[in-house]
This record gives sequence, C-alpha cells and structure tokens, in this order.
Amino acid sequence: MTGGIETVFVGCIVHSKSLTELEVIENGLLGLTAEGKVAFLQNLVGNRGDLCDETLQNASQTFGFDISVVQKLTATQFLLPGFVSHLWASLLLDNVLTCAPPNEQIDTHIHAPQYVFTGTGCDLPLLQWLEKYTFPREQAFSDPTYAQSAYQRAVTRTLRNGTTTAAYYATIHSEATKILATICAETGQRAFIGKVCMDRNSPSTYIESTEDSLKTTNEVADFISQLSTKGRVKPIITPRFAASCTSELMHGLANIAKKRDLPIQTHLSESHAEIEMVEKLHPECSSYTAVYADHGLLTNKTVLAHCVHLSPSERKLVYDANAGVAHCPNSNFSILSGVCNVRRLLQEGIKVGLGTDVAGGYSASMMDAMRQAVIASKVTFMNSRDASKDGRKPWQPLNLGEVLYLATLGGAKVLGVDGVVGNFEVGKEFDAVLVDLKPGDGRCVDVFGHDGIMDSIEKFVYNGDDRNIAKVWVGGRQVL
Ligand SMILES: Nc1nc2[nH]cnc2c(=O)[nH]1
Ligand SMILES: [Zn+2]
Repeated sequence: MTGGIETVFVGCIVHSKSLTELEVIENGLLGLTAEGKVAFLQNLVGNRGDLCDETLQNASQTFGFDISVVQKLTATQFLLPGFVSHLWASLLLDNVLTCAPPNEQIDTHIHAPQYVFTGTGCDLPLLQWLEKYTFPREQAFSDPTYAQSAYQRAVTRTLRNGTTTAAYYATIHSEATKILATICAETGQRAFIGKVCMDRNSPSTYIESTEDSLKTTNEVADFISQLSTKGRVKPIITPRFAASCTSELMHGLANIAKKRDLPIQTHLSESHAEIEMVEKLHPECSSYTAVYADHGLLTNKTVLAHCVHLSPSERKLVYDANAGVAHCPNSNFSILSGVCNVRRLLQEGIKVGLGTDVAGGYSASMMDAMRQAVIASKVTFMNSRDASKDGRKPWQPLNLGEVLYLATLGGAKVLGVDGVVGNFEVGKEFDAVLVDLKPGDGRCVDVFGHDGIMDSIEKFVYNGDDRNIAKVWVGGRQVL
C-alpha cells in the first residue's frame, strides 16, 4: 500500500528554512503526495551514502509508502531550486559525488519579450537603453506569431535554467500577453504574467491610451484567471514605471489591483537619471517611492524591481507597506544603474528576492543572479570598509546560504507564494530542480573526494550551468 505517497526521494536534501538557516539533511527522505505536495521530510540517521535497505524498509513502515515508489538519487545528483529552491546535498560514493537534493529558483523580475536581445545592448544606461533597444524590440510583439515563437523560447530557456517560478513583464499587447500566459500554463512553469502598462513618455508606435491600458489589463486578467493551472499562473498588475504612466493610469491600476486582490510589479529607483525624471514629473510627491504610495500602488503585494538608490525615508515607506524588492544585480551592473545594498535592506526587515531582469541583465539564469548578488554585496562591503574608520561597521557580503535563500524562499516571500513554495516544508508544493554534478560533456563543475556537501553546492552555484540541471518539477509534476 502506498498510503497516498506517490514518490519518495532518497538522498541528501538541502533547503532554506530562513535567511540564516540552510538545512542540510545528509540521508534525507522526502515523500510526495499524489497532488505533488511534500508529505514528509525526514533525516534518516547515518552517514552520507550508508543508507541501507533495512533503514529504508523501516521508514516505509513508519511513513506508509511502498518501496517501489522510492527514487534514489544517483552518485552525482542533487536537487536545486528555480525560484523557490531545494537543494539535495550530495552523497559521496567511491570518492565521487553521489547524490544531491532538489532546489527551486524564483525569478522575481524578468521581461519575457526582452529575451530576444539578451546578451546584447549592454552599452547604454537605462533611459537610453530603453529608447534604443528595448522599446523597438518590444513593439514587435504586436505580431502574435512572433510572440508565440519568442515566448516559447524564453520560457523554455528559464525552465532549462531551473526557474520554477517567474514574475514576467510582457508588453502592452494583450494578445501576446495571453500567449505568454498560455505557454507558461502548457509548459507547467509557475508564473505571474504582467501586461505592461504605459501611456506617456513612450514612442508614438509603442504606447497606449489610459483607457485601453486599463481595459486590456482587466481583459488579460480575466483570460489568465480562467486558464486551468491550479492557480499556478496568475495575473500581476504592471505599471512599467512612474515615468511611463500618468497619474490617472496609476490610480486606475491601483483600483484594479485592489478590486481583484492582485499583486503589482513595477520599477523603482534604478538609476539617477530615472529618479530625476520621475521627481520632475511629480513635484507634488515627496519622493519616487511616495509617487507609488500616493497612487495606491505600494501594497504588501507589490514587487519593486531594483531599489538601488532609496533614501532612508523611502526604505521606511517600503518596509511599512511590507512591499518586496526584486534585486537584479546583473542588470544594475550591465546598464550602469548602481550597486544595491541588499544587506541594508535585509537588516531593515525588507523582503528581498532575486531577479535576472532580462535583458537589462544579460543572463536568464538564476545561478548567475546568485553570483552577481554576491559580487554586488562584496562591492558594497569594500566601499564601506573605509567608512569603518568613522566607527561605522562595513556592510557584510552575502554568503552562500543567504543567496540560496534569496533565490528561493526570499523570492517566494516577495511574490507572496511562500505558503505554497520556497522550501521543502511539509504541505508545500514540490517545486524542485535535480542537480547532477557528474563530470563529462564539457561540464564546468569538477567535484573531488575532499569536497564536502557545502563545497559541492558552492561549486554548483559558482560554476554550474544548465548541463547540471537534470530534472525540474513544478507542483510535483516533472516539467523538464
Ligand atoms: N531594467 C529595466 N528598467 C526599466 N524601467 C522601465 N522599464 C524598464 C525595463 O524594461 N528594464
Ligand atoms: Zn526590469
């Protein structure tokens, strides 16, 4: 009898329980229900790799599963997350990395249409970059055939990189936005889909009226809500940023978000030139952040991309609203926006997740986002070392456990899905990535006999790529 347990993974399991607690279960046992939820997560006593049949038999009695549903991870595998990430730590057999755990990754900020020019156009700062590269490329999504093929490739790429949940910006086009939502539903990726809204300061060929923007936002939300995705694909209200939305549009979108109880995503305080522009447009507001607060867009379901240059009073507004920050370090470096002090945001109690911000960021990989987040935090640390002469403490760099948290549970909190995904807590849906560190095929990770579990995880985060991602699950369903 299976007792409703459809799959049991056996191996080393690693996941974030909080920012400061990365749990590593060496001989882990993780059971899944038929609905794809975590039924149990146990540590079977013993050393890595010495799990014997008798221990497993005993566990099957205790937890009520049939031995036939057990999947033992191989010598070189572990699971890593996309957005909400689970890590299976590794087992060493014959001095080779044997087995590792699942991990999901959550991309809190990505522009799906910009995937088509990822890795190009990193030579200009934000406002010029938008005008020269971004708006013309996004405009092409008025063609549904083009949108279908481009979005299919974007979603396939992010899934391939282990992103199990993504908060997508689409374009102003409702048809193309529906196509993106349909692709996510069909491929099984968990996603928030935003029809981009912009009714000012945009090219004459890539702009919408306030009325149309509000109408199509409702229409797309209706469409997404009727997709049968078990709530895994959801609409998100998406004013591009204050510079491209009139007051009337921002108020209108806030009303829709409130009425439909929807999350909101936008950009905030990314570059100095952008901040100046918004402050000029809204002299009646006390700050850029206050523009959103005054228009009803700063809620506990708001995802604010970047937040690089926030003043203390703006950070307080963000904290008081319990809004979240999508930290996008690659983009902040690539289009010359600045370095976000994530340690300070975290210390002040602000929710933070990671985003790739494709194509401001040149990589669609959350592994890259983790690496760049560490680098950004080290730049912040080095720049603050001098300040310590004045008696102030330098800002400590992020460590491995912290960036894994940001890429998984942290992102889940920002998107308000931490009750559903983010780690392997019992009752949550199983969104996971199986990482395989076996050598060969030109793979970039080499594990040696002296490497422990943490070394293996660290090597994957710093040197791994999609060749190390063997399987991906969302809601217990294998999607890759
Ligand atoms: N990085 C980034 N910032 C923005 N601000 C407004 N639009 C965008 C965009 O597409 N990318
Ligand atoms: Zn962005």
